[in-house]
Amino acid sequence: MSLSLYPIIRKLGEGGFGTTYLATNTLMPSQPYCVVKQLTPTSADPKVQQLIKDRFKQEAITLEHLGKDSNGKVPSLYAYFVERGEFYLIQEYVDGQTLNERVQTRGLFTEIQVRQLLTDILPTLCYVHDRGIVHRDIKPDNIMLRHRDNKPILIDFGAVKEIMSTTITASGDTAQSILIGTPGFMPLEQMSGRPMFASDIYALGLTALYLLTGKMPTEIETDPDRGNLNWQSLAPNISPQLVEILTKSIQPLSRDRYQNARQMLEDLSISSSPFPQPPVVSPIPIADDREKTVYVPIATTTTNGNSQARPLIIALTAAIVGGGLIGGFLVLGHNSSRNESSENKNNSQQTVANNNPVINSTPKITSTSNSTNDRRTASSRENTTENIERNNIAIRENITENTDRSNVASRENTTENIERSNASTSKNTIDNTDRDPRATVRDYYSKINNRNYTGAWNALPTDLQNNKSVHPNGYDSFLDWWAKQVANVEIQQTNLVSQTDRDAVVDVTIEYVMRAGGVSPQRIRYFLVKDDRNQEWAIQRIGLR
Ligand SMILES: Nc1ncnc2c1ncn2[C@@H]1O[C@H](COP(=O)(O)OP(=O)(O)OP(=O)(O)O)[C@@H](O)[C@H]1O
Repeated sequence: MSLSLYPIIRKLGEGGFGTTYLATNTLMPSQPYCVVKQLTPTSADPKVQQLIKDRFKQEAITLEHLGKDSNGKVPSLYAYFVERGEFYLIQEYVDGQTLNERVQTRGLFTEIQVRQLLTDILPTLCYVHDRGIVHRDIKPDNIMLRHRDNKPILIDFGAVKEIMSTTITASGDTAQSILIGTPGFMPLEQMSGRPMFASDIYALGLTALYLLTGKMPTEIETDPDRGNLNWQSLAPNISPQLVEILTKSIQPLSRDRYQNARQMLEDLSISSSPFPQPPVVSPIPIADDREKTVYVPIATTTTNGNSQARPLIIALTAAIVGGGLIGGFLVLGHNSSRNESSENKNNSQQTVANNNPVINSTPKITSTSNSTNDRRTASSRENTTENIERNNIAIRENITENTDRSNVASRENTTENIERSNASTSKNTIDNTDRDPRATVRDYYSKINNRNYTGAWNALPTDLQNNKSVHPNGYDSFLDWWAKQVANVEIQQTNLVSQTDRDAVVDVTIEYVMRAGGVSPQRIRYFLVKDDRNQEWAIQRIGLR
């Protein structure tokens, strides 16, 4: 394999580790375009070069698999080789524009467009994370919108650049001398050499903010006390649901963010906004403010040959399924196997989400300063981190203590509460026979509280059971959420919103008592249909209110 097989047409970009070119792939019959990524290692030491070669091959294999199985969401890798001390990757050419170019040519994105983009890119990120890979350099320059279908393609994975910075320490260990990422898009843990899935979430959230506001993270004012970005005034027409999702995604501390792409996708998919959208903004002139990937020297991130993020990633894998189940039983108007009344269809459009059953220990922030600059932004973040950590630990300890107490109490009280709740609803004007739709909902939660998980699972409609984004591993996912994460569900209220012969809508207010600590109220709407065979009410669909 040699570079001469890929004649260069023109340069596409230049970064800290090399240059990217548009070229022709002469090995393919139609001689299509391809992208040549030329990478130059930082060390000329022959021993290091050999190490880099080995790791480059490993990474090329990873990129090959990633491209091949991604259904076009990640460019295919055609070839890799080393020539005259330079490392080359030959990749599929994506005919499209980067998000940065798109904003410059067509203006800011609307909420609908941002939601669409996130809905399209998050499954790609799930795919990447499921393979234990952290992208490490998500930003508007590294997501391309393909012309033919407007779908986002994720380019420029950071690991290969990291490999180029391999060095050997005095003690003979291999280490990365360089930190890969882009200022402003890199969260704290990544800056300290520990990239994790949530680091990609952070960068994606900031990418979405750029699309909505035209501001790069370093241009957004930072709260001096907490280190959060005060961005909402820059995008005042965004629905509260999207504000909440984006705010969660860009929390300074990784543990306060979505832990992976699947969690964020679930929140997004159940939060269809009932709010009017702002008008489409016409293109505005925006300076070419591409944020360059920088290569920050780091002191000691010793690795043993493999990407240093991998051990962390493996440790986090267990949280994916459980965490993904946080919204696991909540779903919006997907095709149902049962008939749906038009009234229910209307109701489903009103269904919105505020879906984080675990209590959020982070107090709300108010903006205090009016202006800042990049340096102040960076330093205030660093300064506040310690305080935030201290604060959060204190808050968490409090919550845990309170919750422990509350868990014990609530476990003892649950049956009593349910009975009280049943008794109080029976006093309502609705005839409380066995056919009261509210009884079906209460029965569902009773099963869960009585640890009759199979019974509860069987009460769900088949299409909800089979919905892979809600229950990736079917019943196991359901069990992971209800049996492992939730200690109890307490019904605060049940209201019959509407009822006909065939269908009914019931609103419930419940509280999750989480095993890990925290109590969270949740308001949920149940859509029920009468089962023709036994005249019992059956759950047809569930949504958040
Ligand atoms: N597979 C691809 N198909 C089409 N264009 C691409 C592809 N990969 C990269 N490009 C284009 O080349 C530009 C530069 O590429 P890339 O981001 O890989 O490297 P860079 O900007 O030179 O370096 P850095 O990785 O340091 O940011 C991108 O902004 C994009 O416009």
